[in-house]
Amino acid sequence: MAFQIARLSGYSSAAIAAGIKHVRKRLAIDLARERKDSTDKTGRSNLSKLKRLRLVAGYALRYKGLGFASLLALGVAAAANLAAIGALQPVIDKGFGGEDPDAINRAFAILFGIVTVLAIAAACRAYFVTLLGERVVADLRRAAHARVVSLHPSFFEENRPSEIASRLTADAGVIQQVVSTSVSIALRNTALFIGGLSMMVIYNPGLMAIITVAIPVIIAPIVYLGRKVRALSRSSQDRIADVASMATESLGAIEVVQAFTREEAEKERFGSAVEAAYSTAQRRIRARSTMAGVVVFLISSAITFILWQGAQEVVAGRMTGGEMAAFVGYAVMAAAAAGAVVEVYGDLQRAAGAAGRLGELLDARTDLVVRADPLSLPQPLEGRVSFQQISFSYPSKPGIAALKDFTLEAAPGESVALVGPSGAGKSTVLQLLLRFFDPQSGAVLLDGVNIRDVEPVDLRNQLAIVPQETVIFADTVRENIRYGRPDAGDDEVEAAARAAVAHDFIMELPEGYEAWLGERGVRLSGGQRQRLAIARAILRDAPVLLLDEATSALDAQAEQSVQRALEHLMEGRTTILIAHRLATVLKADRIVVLEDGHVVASGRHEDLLQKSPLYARLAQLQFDVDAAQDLARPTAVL
Ligand SMILES: Nc1ncnc2c1ncn2[C@@H]1O[C@H](COP(=O)(O)OP(=O)(O)OP(=O)(O)O)[C@@H](O)[C@H]1O
Repeated sequence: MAFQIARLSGYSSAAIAAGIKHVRKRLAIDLARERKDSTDKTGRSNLSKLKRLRLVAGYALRYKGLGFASLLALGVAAAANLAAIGALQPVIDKGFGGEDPDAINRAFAILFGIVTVLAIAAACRAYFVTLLGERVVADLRRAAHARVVSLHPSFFEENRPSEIASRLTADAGVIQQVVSTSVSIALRNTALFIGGLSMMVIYNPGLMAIITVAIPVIIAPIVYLGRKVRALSRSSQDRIADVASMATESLGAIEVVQAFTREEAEKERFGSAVEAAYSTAQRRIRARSTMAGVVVFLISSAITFILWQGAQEVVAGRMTGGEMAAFVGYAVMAAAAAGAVVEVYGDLQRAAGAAGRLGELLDARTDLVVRADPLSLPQPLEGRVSFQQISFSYPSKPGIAALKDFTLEAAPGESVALVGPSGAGKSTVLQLLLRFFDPQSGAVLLDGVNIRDVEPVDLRNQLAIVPQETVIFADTVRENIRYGRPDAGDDEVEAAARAAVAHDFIMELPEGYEAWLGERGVRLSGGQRQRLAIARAILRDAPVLLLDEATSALDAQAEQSVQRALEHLMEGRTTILIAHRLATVLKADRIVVLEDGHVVASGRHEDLLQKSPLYARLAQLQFDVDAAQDLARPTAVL
């Protein structure tokens, strides 16, 4: 829609109204997001957040072989680390003293064996753990995407597609990184920490007791500062996400930005978001540097203290020099391991956040209630459409009725054009027929069957839609048309293109039907895109057609081609269309005028010009200039 607005040479009232509607919808979306964010921040404890990682664990448990191999490699590597320190003790005690000259050679031979085992275990650990991480994330991405594509449209209003995409890519990436590295670091270091402490108890329980008393003094400030840094990292990430979404938004609508000459305002908006991200990063860097200093000081002081105490033990004859060296070695290892666990704890939390966001996608439920024993639609379907006393408000606007006591019948093969001012409820009629929403009261029937009782997929298989904006996928022309019916043969695709008056322009493209469309492909004109959409709908060959005519202005020739294509498409189908062109309105069997969600008049063009002042006004405003002049002399049109 935005693109069409920009392409109009002047801003028609319809375009401005559409722009306002767009802004209104965006505001509603932003408010919904804000509400959602604030409920997310209701101070859940960090530990309960970590529980969200269960989701990841559940997926990892599907690969028991890989998980077991990873744990085994982790365990062997940790044991080898601990053994390496112990192996040095005889070197000091026996080798240096000269009592047993071979002790040095033996100890180093053992050490060499240990490091070989360590290297192999480390390689296996890296391989298995990383593979597991990638596998888990691939499964999570697929599961989340599979859930999302079947969700209800209102979900996409509260969750922007760009945000969902970022959950599937960035959040899943965080989980992958964490499962592959942080979890393995956490497990390895927990093992080293426990192993190190146990060895210290074995070597000198008395000295260990003194150290145990000192541990809280060292840990408390580290934990306190760690929390602060993590909070700042989180808000730093949020600010960066703001910058990213702002860039996506303004660059995605660059034509609108330039058409409204808003470049300077956009630069300023983006600039202040970048600066906000920078100042948060500055605070984070300050806290992180302070923390680094405090940690180095505390840990080094603790080691110095142990050395001092150990030296006294050696002098008193309660410990050998080798034992003291091993004791200090284990202490350093345990301290480093504790530090590493604290360090990755933040990553684990980040992953828990990411898992929570992906989990929300996996848990998202569609609001549509599908009957356990759905009815089938008659086959073949005649295409009788009936809206019976519908009252409907969108879930995001509960008090405001988009349709009120709306009744409409379309006989098989009949074409009904909906016209009405912006916001009258025309698009809502199509949304209800597609069963994107269920009305609060009244019923929509297709060949006499209430569509509430039908499986949505069965219902939608009977409908073909030509939306206002043609969606082109990054694929060939042929596949873009085949989107309407994936099992259609090449000849059927071409026949549909011919019927949609698209064959000739397709043949003029560099590679004809194989020409690549989409972002980096051939750019089609508005009229050509519309004809592709029509070809898609022709190929679908459904008995009921929903047509939301494009508002973009086409030149006379393109307009004629599109019109011919539409005529082919509407032949023999029940059509409910939102008309923006006079030619289409004139062709419709019946015109229904909507205002404020209900029908105010219905009939053919010529009757309505006489009996409905609203229609006469709309006809003048919305249809093209020549037609408007003709409308001043109604008989000329007839
Ligand atoms: N997804 C939505 N969520 C909430 N409200 C909506 C939604 N879509 C439309 N509305 C509201 O419902 C009412 C009817 O809108 P609808 O889009 O059906 O009108 P329309 O006649 O198709 O307008 P236009 O010609 O501008 O497309 C309006 O008040 C609109 O703001």
